Amino acid sequence: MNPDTTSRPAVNIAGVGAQPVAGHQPRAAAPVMELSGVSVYYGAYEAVRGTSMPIQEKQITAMIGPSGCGKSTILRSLNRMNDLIPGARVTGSVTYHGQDLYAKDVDPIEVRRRIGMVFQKPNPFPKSIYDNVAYGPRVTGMKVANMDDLVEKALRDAALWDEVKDKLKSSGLSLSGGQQQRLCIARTIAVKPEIILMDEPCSALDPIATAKIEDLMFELSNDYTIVIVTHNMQQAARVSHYTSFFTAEVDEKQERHGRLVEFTNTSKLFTNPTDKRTEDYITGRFG
Ligand SMILES: Nc1ncnc2c1ncn2[C@@H]1O[C@H](COP(=O)(O)OP(=O)(O)OP(=O)(O)O)[C@@H](O)[C@H]1O
Repeated sequence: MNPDTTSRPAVNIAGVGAQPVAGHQPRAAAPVMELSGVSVYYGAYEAVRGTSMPIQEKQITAMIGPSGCGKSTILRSLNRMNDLIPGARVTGSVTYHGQDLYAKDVDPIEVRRRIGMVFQKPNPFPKSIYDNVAYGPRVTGMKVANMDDLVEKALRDAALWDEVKDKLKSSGLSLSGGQQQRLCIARTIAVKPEIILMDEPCSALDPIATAKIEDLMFELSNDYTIVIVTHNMQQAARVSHYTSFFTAEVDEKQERHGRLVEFTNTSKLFTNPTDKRTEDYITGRFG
């Protein structure tokens, strides 16, 4: 176990509390993905404009900001999930290990295997716990020497094994919400992704289940790069190494466009933000 997991950082949103401490200290890392001038359109509507930021390897990057500022839209652009939305279009550049993720010869299915996603509402398949985890390796035709071992490892890595090892044939839907979300994380891990995207993974969970997922995220960041969208600033401050703050600007036609305001390490963003809009948001004066 990483010793850091036992000492979760204190959360002190700037202006609240005494000690200006937030976020995990970033480890030395290199960007595994880069967004440069990324805009995402739904039809003619430009939902988010001009987003540039790195995603650092084996670090947790949080995206925060008011509702509708485009956090989920940008998250989906990182593994081409927007391709599945009719009319959605991405401009600018998203690279993964220096390669254009949207190049013609890139297979979006392979992109989503390497860059997995966990959704807001736990969504296990109506199958057994075992089959939920084995599903991805089976359908992607992964060469698996021993499926039982792979299932056990994924469930262990998702901190669920001890709770389900005696009922692997039970339905995934019979688990609690928090267990279902960890099952979804196990399902994602099973296909051996490099990056895990999480879209408000705790918003349907109670505080105890949330704390378990937060601890798990930090543990997983030893092996995986994680990007999380969260409405919860305290959560971003607790779990992440880097944070990006988005806002929605209203143009002359009264249309709202999401914009990245500030990206920096979490400690700095929550204690010494550069932009006044970030400060107003994290101190509760806006949003
Ligand atoms: N499938 C879609 N079709 C059309 N417009 C969409 C679609 N998804 C999102 N939008 C619009 O894009 C903008 C950004 O939405 P998005 O869901 O990315 O924001 P968000 O910051 O994640 O919001 P929230 O915090 O409320 O989930 C919003 O104006 C939204 O209405």
